[in-house]
Amino acid sequence: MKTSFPKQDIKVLLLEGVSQNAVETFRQAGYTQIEYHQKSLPEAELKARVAEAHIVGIRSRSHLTAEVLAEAKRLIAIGCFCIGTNQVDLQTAKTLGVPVFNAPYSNTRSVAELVLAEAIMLLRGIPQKNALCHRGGWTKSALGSYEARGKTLGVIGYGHIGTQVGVLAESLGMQVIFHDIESKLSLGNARAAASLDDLLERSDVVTLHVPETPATQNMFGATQIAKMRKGALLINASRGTVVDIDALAEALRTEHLAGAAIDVFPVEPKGNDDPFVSPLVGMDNVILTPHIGGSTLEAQDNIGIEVAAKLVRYSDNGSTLSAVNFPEVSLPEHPKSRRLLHIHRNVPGVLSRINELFSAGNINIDAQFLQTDPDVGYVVIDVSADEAQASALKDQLAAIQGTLRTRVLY
Ligand SMILES: NC(=O)c1ccc[n+]([C@@H]2O[C@H](COP(=O)([O-])OP(=O)(O)OC[C@H]3O[C@@H](n4cnc5c(N)ncnc54)[C@H](O)[C@@H]3O)[C@@H](O)[C@H]2O)c1
Ligand SMILES: O=C(O)CC[C@@H](O)C(=O)O
Repeated sequence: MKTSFPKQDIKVLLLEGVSQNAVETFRQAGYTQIEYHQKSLPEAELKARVAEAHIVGIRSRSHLTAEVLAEAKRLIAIGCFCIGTNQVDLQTAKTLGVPVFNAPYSNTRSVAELVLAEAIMLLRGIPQKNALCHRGGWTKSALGSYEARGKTLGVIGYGHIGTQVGVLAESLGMQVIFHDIESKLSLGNARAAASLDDLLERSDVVTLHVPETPATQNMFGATQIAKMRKGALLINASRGTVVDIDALAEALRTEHLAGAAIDVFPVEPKGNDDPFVSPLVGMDNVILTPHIGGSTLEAQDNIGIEVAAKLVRYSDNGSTLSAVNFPEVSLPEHPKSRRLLHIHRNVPGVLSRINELFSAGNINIDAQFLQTDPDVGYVVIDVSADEAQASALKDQLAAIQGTLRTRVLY
């Protein structure tokens, strides 16, 4: 069915080398204008490219701030081809009428496997032994080397990744305790710690799996590190802003902690050719990885399909199911109707003005869907109308005060 806005005109901007599966998913759905970049873009270029785009796909390095989003006059939707969505100003995107989608589970297992491997490596003192061997040294000794079996793993943030780490760790005979701000169902024999301090005092290995939020910024600093057992190990594959990296470096220098594995950093290089700078560089007892917790081919391939499919579904059908910042509506197909989308500020009177418009025009509504949150309302209206009528209705809807975005679908 033709509309006022042909699919071939929709510009898709994909950054940071998202999986080719994403490109393929868009192509198979009939999208032809796909601009693909291997890296993130410098801010000025990002603004210029985003200004042209209808759909933008990023990973963790591109920051879609309020300033960048202010340029995005044509933007329909954003896809984060990862779990974290902290790099997008979600509230601003919402108030611009732009839903944001992510892949909440596609790399969960990859992160959990890496964390478990790191726990074993750290418990055996492998990072420092490996470094010494590379320098021509030899320390055949059991000193400071331990089995994972019987040790206590403290998981902070017992969500998708934290629970997976716990399940894997139990299979090695570790005892799992966790701390979360929400009440959580324990998997296996894992038990909630009485408090964060309790977890820190009891754990041989502490692993962080919280999202980046105002509450988790620097939540793990000198105070928390001091409460960890002497000789304990810290793993962070969550977000770099969660751990005070200088405090961690100091605890490693003074040997309060025996080692650490860090995948995420407060400041990360923009691309693979940029230098990496950290106070942890050169410490043999630290495993440093370049934010690759979720970077397996399996995970990236699945993420490519999952997020692109969500973007296509929203663009083609209007469904916002699983959007992270937006009222969620799961919509049926609309083979015999034209579908009008209306996103508005959630203020009194908008809905009645929308309905007045249809009754005044004597236009039959085949189906209507509505979902709201305190800021935004999302109304989907299926109508029996021809192309010209649908286009006129879209213009009339756009003129209603409080309107953020309108569209007619295929
Ligand atoms: N290193 C990587 O490549 C990589 C890959 C995927 C995800 N991540 C990061 O890992 C984070 C966690 O992912 P997930 O899928 O497990 O998320 P999730 O939302 O399933 O779990 C996060 C858990 O943290 C808890 N939490 C939030 N604030 C907390 C606080 N202040 N103290 C204690 N617990 C708190 C939540 O209640 C939730 O249970 C993501 O937000 C992302 O930033 C990193
Ligand atoms: O792929 C990325 O850039 C981010 C990976 C990870 O941190 C996530 O949030 O899923």
